[in-house]
Amino acid sequence: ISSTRSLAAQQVQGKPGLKESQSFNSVFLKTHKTGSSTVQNILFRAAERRNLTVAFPLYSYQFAYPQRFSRAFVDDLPAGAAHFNLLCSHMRLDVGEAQALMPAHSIFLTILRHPVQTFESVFHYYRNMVPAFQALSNHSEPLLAFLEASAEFYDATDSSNGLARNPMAFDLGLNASQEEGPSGQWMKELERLNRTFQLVMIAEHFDESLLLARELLGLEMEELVYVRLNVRHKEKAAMSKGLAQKIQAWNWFDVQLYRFFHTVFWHKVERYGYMRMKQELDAFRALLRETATGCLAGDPVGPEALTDDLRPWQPGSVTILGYSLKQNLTYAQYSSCFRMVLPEIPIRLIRVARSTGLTGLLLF
Ligand SMILES: Nc1ncnc2c1ncn2[C@@H]1O[C@H](COP(=O)(O)OS(=O)(=O)O)[C@@H](OP(=O)(O)O)[C@H]1O
Repeated sequence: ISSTRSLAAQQVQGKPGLKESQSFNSVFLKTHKTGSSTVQNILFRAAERRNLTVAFPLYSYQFAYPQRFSRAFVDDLPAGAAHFNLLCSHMRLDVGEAQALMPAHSIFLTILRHPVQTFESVFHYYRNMVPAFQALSNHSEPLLAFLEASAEFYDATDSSNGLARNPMAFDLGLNASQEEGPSGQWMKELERLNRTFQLVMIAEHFDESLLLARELLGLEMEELVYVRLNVRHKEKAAMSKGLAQKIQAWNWFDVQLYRFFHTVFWHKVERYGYMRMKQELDAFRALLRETATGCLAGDPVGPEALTDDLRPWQPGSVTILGYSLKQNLTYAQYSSCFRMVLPEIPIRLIRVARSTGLTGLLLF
């Protein structure tokens, strides 16, 4: 921890720094199990580079989830800062509260992933935590068992079950526990969200999404480099069609949400220009390969092979992989590679940073 602290301090003192005009104000609604930690990590690094002020949760790493977001859940504005620039930790969205906290015209972003993959990931990650899933933790086919008898396990009135049905819609503040009603009802909600969010990224088109975000936030391509964070070790082969259908039927609102914003996304790509997108993708993917070769010791590995700083939090029900860095990196290389592989929840670092007054020097 102390080496991290001094690294951050040295970087702040020694880095070239970007002009004030290159700052941005943004709300990134961090949906669960959609690749959102990878996006958040990119935003944290961009914010640090520009010396921007991040709105951190008062306690823990999320904003009193699953309660609806409130300004009361945010830690104080640091002395000397005029306003927050970035809000990007897990929350259940309340648009009005987020707008009231952030400067006018802040850019709203979020990310959606295919509902089948999202729910599968949510289910296994939160199997021991979400009440609706807990009774199934020792079952041999827990996901199938849940979907076949959901009424037995799912209590819609318990907000701790928010992730147990339509988790993306829940995070976006929609009423996600209900049965599917007439399309007129939920279409209004989706259109309202479409007016709030300048960009809804799609995890299956992650690189294209980042290029669109780059334009909105005024980032440089070099700032988009990433490695996939929070990857789950998967033992089983592809899931059956039947199970995928059951997941979609249960998560009907997430299916509509994803379909709607998938279409919106491709309209945005069209407006951006297919040729331009293709050329930039080629350059970006070359940069990603170069970065991985330059930083990483190898493929993602289990927690036992990682140092404390770089070990992602383990939920117990599944193994979450992380990255070891190459040996013999220069100081500058280490500094940027370290930030790119740092997991979402190094709560220790937040606490140390706060207790030593170094919040402005540390990302987390
Ligand atoms: N770049 C990119 N593109 C597509 N998918 C990605 C990416 N980065 C991470 N992932 C996958 O997203 C899952 C983790 O999501 P989150 O980081 O949102 O999880 S969390 O809610 O913050 O715990 C986790 O999914 P599963 O492995 O299926 O569990 C990651 O593998």
